[in-house]
Amino acid sequence: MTAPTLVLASASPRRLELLAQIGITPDRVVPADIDETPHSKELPRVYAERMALEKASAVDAPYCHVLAGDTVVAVGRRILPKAENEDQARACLDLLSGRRHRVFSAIALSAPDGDVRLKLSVSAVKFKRLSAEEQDAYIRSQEWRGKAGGYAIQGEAAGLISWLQGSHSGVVGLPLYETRTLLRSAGFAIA
Ligand SMILES: Cc1cn([C@H]2C[C@H](O)[C@@H](COP(=O)(O)OP(=O)(O)OP(=O)(O)O)O2)c(=O)[nH]c1=O
Repeated sequence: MTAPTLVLASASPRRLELLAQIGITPDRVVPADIDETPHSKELPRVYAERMALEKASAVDAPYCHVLAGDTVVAVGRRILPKAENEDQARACLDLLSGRRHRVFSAIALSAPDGDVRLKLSVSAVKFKRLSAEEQDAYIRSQEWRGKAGGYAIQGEAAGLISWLQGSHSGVVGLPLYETRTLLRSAGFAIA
């Protein structure tokens, strides 16, 4: 039997690096081009799962397994944007400062026979109360660009996060425990 072929449906270098961390190199990387606008009143968990499923289905890769992920930062029911400018990043930091929020990381794996499996990792994260100087320094770092909730736990923000419950890799963008389980259940030989 030939080994299954894996396509990573992602433009995120983080997801590729995270897969490499557990010894997996996809055969191909094909970003999924989908509309990522949340539906009105859509719950963060529902949104993360829908996005992962849509990304996995959007890539045209016959005879392949397609893996996709989506990471959503939420304060209560409120979905924070992927920060694209300083105003958005500051607004995110204001919301996150001194309180707990949740990070929903959904992964979807579609099989060549059309079967799609989904897994969700939910983490809780707490930022210290941020001073104006800390906020300014973080904005200067530029690390918030393109990140859900306007921060990256794998960078400088780690020094501002006082507590984490859940999956560090899930917060970064690909929950590795769930990913390994999903790939093994689909027949990938992972030690
Ligand atoms: C909270 C958090 C998010 N992120 C990133 C991971 C994701 O790249 C991004 C969330 O956006 P996503 O829509 O999940 O991913 P993406 O658009 O970057 O890539 P693709 O859809 O092509 O796979 O935020 C971090 O890198 N670190 C963090 O601590």
